[in-house]
Amino acid sequence: MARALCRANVSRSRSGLPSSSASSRASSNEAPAIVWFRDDLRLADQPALAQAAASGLALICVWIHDPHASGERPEGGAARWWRHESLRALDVALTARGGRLLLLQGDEAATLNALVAETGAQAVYWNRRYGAAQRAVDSALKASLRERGVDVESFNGQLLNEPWTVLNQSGEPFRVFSAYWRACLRMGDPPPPQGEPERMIFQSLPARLTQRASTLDALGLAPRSPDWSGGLRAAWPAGEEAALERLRAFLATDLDSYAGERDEPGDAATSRLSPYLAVGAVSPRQVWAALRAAQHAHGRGSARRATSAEKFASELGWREFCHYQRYHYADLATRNLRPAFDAMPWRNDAAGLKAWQRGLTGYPLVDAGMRELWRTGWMHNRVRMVVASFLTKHLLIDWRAGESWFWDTLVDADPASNPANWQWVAGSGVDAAPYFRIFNPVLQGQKFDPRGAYVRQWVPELAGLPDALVHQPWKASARQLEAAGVRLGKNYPEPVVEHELARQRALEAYAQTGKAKGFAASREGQKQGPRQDAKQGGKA
Ligand SMILES: Cc1cc2nc3c(=O)[nH]c(=O)nc-3n(C[C@H](O)[C@H](O)[C@H](O)COP(=O)(O)OP(=O)(O)OC[C@H]3O[C@@H](n4cnc5c(N)ncnc54)[C@H](O)[C@@H]3O)c2cc1C
Repeated sequence: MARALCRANVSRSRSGLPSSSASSRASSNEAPAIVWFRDDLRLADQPALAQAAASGLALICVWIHDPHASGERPEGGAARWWRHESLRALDVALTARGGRLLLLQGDEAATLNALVAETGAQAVYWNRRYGAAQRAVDSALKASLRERGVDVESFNGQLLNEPWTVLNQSGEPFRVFSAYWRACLRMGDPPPPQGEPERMIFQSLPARLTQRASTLDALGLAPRSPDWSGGLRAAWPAGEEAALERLRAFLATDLDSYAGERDEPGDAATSRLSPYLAVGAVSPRQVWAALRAAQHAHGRGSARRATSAEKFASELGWREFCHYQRYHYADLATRNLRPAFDAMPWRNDAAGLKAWQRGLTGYPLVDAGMRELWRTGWMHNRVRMVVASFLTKHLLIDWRAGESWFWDTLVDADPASNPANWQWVAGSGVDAAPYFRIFNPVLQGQKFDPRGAYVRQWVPELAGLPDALVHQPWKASARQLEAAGVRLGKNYPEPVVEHELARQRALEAYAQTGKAKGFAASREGQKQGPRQDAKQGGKA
């Protein structure tokens, strides 16, 4: 029996951190269970892993690199680097417990089927994913494996509430966040997170399989020549322990001030958990439970803490709402959810796009954000809104061009949150900001970065300007510019567009959409219909 080879019980704390370590590798005649890791690169609160461990079978933990990504968009450069680092951290964690992460390459379905055949696995477990093409792959796999007598189970490891469980009274998906979130809150707290399995037995892999397995480097996820990942590496330690440490630190030091300071990019007032949530190094249930525990740590907690906790919870709600949209509107990343925007006369402005991407628009807050993104793979939420507004309104460039750039450069690039937020800013999404609300990048800077700390950090050529001018260097006198070492048009650009003219142009463009209002389900949504998904349970 495989279990007989296992060392003494390993006890794990409820937090998911190991309280002692043990290894167990089994060479067994008993058919093993495969845990297919996807966007759940952790050991605690990992329902598929928990189920496999509870079965008592020896485990094979696998990650499959499918260059065609199951018909989904391949990950962007920064996200691929983050995936590389996160896989490495997961492998280290598994190795410390006597296992390993088996890395395979190829078409997901064919590779998993071959692995089942080769190892004689009797069970396969995974956590669900919500992209249309991914669901199709998972459904087909589930059906074919079950036909072969393999036990296949899928679980919710990525969301607080799965998309088909939250519908309005007519059984349709919500289109307004506030109503959606109220409905979620009415459903009560999500189930508490599970700890790491107390006992895991790992299957010894046959030599032919280990020889065929890929190395992490061979997957080609990390950049090589040139290796541009230095800034990302400095900003983001990977893995489950780093994620839990960040969560603890945020709740211990920043929660109380979150509601008041979360919009200020110069303060590290937000959790910076988004990259960890994106690859599942931490689960939303873990974040939720830790938030509630921190909120009530001192009796009922202060009113300030309670306000901040609700605000933070609702941000997790926005993450849920983005995944909800992706599930119900499969072409969220490519199609305006408001068809009126199909008539928007977007400008084809390659020079403007390039200036925006490089952080050379001449608007300091925009440039600071775009440079932070390039250097660290992350940008503060307030600044994401400002730069997205600038691209779609000041430059009148299609939101999809900005979404693609973010997709390639964000460490937390998320197939739901990225397009949903771009559509929100552009005005083309469900429950979107009205198009005519056009951020003034100078006023935004003055309001949320009043001392210019953020701009000075990322646009050092403006660091010497006084606070009052750091967001609008063109208003400085020749003497002030000289004193600060700023040469406009030479070492820092003049604004690429003038704010008021750009604003007028954007409003006129919007008027050309014929003011068609309304919202249409995506083509995919019309074909499948969210109701039908809901009836089918939507699970794969
Ligand atoms: C144009 C644009 C593109 C974006 N692209 C992404 C993306 O690809 N991936 C991504 O995770 N977030 C994206 N966001 C949302 C948001 O900017 C980030 O989630 C947030 O800045 C992450 O920082 P944090 O973890 O410190 O957030 P916190 O303020 O600490 O919030 C906690 C968590 O809530 C979630 N969250 C917060 N705000 C949002 C939001 N508006 N939408 C969805 N989830 C949210 C995130 O998971 C975040 O980690 C985008 C926002 C905009 C305006």
